[in-house]
Amino acid sequence: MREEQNSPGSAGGESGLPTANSSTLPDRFGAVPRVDVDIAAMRAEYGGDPDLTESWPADGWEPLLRNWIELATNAGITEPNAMVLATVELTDAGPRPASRTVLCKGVSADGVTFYTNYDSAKGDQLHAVPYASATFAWPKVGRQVTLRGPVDQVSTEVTTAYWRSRPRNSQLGAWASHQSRPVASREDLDRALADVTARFDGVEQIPVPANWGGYILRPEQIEFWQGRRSRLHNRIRITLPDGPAAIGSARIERLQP
Ligand SMILES: Cc1cc2nc3c(=O)[nH]c(=O)nc-3n(C[C@H](O)[C@H](O)[C@H](O)COP(=O)(O)O)c2cc1C
Repeated sequence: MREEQNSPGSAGGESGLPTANSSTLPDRFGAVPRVDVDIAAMRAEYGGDPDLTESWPADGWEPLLRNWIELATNAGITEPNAMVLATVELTDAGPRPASRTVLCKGVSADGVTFYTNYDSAKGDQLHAVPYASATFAWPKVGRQVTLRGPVDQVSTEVTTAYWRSRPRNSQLGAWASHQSRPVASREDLDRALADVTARFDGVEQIPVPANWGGYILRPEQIEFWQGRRSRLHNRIRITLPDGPAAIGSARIERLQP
């Protein structure tokens, strides 16, 4: 048996995450075995639900988004609040998209909130271009929601309240990591964690790092997508000219799939 199969974190199980298949584990030199997988043949057939209609967001996009996050949760999806956040990087060659997954930690009529390192790549990008797009994708329940709009940092009070709810280990990790910067080795990261753990030993309430906090994406436009038979999916787009909470003046349109 390979060492990796017994090492914590690689084989999963206790975490509730899928257990790694031995054929996909790297060998002891780190080479990943080549597996034959017919990617082009992969497809799911959607359908069965009542059709998503223009009336579903009648009370606003927020209750519907909450409802769909709950649906994804009940379907047993891991991290049902995960969303892919796209930002714009201004490079010498011109604007370039950048994306990564973050966890949505708040949904209100004003927008969706996530937390990160303000000095990370996404933090720099949001400083230069304070607009983003966020997509929740739940193929297991045949649904997707995309929100786009301006992004602001949340207040220190909001950040502090969420920080206090985080496990101590996560707080220490945030202190240890200069997110998005290169690091020479895994050992350097482990050493940084050991250093901050020692630094805050005996400190009951670890303070919020100055460069860590929340952002709120205030949607100007939201699209709810529901997979249907024969790829004739339902797409309902909500445009909010008077702000995310002003559903009264929203334009609600059906888009072709
Ligand atoms: C499921 C999942 C959830 C994540 N949640 C967060 C998060 O809430 N905040 C965060 O900063 N990074 C989160 N990450 C890590 C980011 O995807 C990303 O690697 C990190 O934020 C650095 O991104 P950047 O270099 O583009 O700034 C998550 C990754 C995954 C796979």
